[in-house]
Amino acid sequence: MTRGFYIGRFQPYHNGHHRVVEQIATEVDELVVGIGSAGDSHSTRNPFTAGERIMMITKSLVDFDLVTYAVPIEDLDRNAVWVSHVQSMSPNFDVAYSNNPLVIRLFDEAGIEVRQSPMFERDVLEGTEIRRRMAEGGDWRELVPKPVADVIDEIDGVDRIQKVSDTDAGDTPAE
Ligand SMILES: Nc1ncnc2c1ncn2[C@@H]1O[C@H](COP(=O)(O)OP(=O)(O)OP(=O)(O)O)[C@@H](O)[C@H]1O
Ligand SMILES: NC(=O)c1ccc[n+]([C@@H]2O[C@H](COP(=O)(O)O)[C@@H](O)[C@H]2O)c1
Repeated sequence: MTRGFYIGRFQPYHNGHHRVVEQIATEVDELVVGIGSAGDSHSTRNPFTAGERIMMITKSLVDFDLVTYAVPIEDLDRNAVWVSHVQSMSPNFDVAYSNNPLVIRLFDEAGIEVRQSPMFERDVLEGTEIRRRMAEGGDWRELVPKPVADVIDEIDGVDRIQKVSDTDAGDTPAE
């Protein structure tokens, strides 16, 4: 039995993440999806709460023949103990999945195997691009699994992003 751990902010969970999980499902029996920066929400870069991201991910992952657990992981000021923090919040796992250089480094130093995945259609399958389209009233639905679009509708997420990016204007560059 192999259990994997896939970490990301998933703001929102999109078709690029879904392709990665499709690949991971061929390699492991169970998958923990770590919802990073779990305490952040209602900002331009992190509009959705951990609970909202749990809904997006749980409803999308029914597509796969895979036991999955969505686990919120809050950020810490101390990178050196972040892997222990992750392990304290997650079911045990054998292999971690990430393309983030800091995450790869931290798992590597802790002696945990990390696998990277190819980037799928990165010109459009990128959280930053999807949030930009939402903020500007553009087309974004085809870039996320249908259950994610349904959750974003249910929570009036586009309106939130538009309001938050108005508030942020002048403070931080649109991301
Ligand atoms: N299109 C994609 N194909 C494959 N992997 C992806 C893709 N987009 C993101 N990932 C990977 O998924 C993990 C989680 O990504 P993350 O939640 O930061 O999404 P993102 O699209 O990079 O978002 P943002 O633009 O908000 O930073 C990272 O390891 C990232 O490299
Ligand atoms: N010290 C820390 O809290 C720490 C260290 C490394 C990664 N992380 C988090 O892990 C997640 C990595 O996800 P991304 O690959 O989507 O950036 C982010 O939420 C990031 O904040 C946190």
